[in-house]
Amino acid sequence: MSTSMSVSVSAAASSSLPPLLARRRSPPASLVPVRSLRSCPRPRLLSSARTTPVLLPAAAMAAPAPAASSKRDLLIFDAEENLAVALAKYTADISAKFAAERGAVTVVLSGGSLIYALRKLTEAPYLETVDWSKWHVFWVDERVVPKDHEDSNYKLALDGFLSKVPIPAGQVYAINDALSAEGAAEDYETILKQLVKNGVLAMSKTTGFPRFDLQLLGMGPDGHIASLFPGHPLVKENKKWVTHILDSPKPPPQRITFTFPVINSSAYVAMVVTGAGKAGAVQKAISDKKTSDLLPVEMAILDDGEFTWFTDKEAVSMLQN
Ligand SMILES: O=C(O)[C@H](O)[C@@H](O)[C@H](O)[C@H](O)COP(=O)(O)O
Repeated sequence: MSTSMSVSVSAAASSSLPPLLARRRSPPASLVPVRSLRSCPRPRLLSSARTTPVLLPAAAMAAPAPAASSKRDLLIFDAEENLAVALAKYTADISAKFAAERGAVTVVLSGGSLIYALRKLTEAPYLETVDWSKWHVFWVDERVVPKDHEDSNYKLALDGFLSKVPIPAGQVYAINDALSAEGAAEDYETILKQLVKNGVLAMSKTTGFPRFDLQLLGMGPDGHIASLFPGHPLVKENKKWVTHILDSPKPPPQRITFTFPVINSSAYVAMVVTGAGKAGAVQKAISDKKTSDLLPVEMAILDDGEFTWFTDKEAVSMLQN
């Protein structure tokens, strides 16, 4: 059992590309995790070098239920541009790992600002170097609207990302927009089960839920992730893989969403959060003082995976130290 969190503060894009995939075995000198969460309940700045990523042992992620072997990292970027560069490399590295290991890469997208943050993947070198033919793309949540509607997360991703990279169309899993919210959720879960059967989608050996290779997620200012909102009963759903909501506090009201067991069975989750409007939720999520009113983002605790915050200075402006 181990849960650790490291913090990397990065000023320049060139120094903001921690080789996350290699870190477990051979951490680079500038990114050596200092100590585990349990042995160091308070964050402490070890170095203030401006252009070299530095690590702080973090109080963050005093997880309510520590996972079997999960890791958490907090990356803080001076500028959103640097975040986008690092996010592209992180995604490309994970893509290469699973393309080699499994022959398929299952990638989950949210809506919102995440899609803009992925823009560097559509440029050199990644446009050429990523094996896009291995990608299978899913949505952690989708609004129940026609696919060409301005509110559609599919349309957002298509316009800003998917239309610019050569992923086979049959490997992009949009919802069936002819169905009701309930029907679309059931249909999406059926598709996932079929992909498990044919080996595209992995299953977690421990949770009994599908194990996506990478979930690229955003968080709302209220701490919601996917369409799992604070105080909503759906946050407790622990049987379904995909469920529906008819009363989303964020419009539009009808959506489908992955459930927490699916999110938490992932191998890698990137939580991409920028801007001062989210500083309160980030502060609560990363605080070691846990209260019973957990935000949805605080319930994202991977069973056996790596959870990485990609943030900017504004988003962490309420953190102490
Ligand atoms: O369909 C949705 O509403 C999104 O998937 C949603 O969960 C989003 O990811 C967050 O609200 C963050 O959005 P922003 O990054 O735009 O704030």
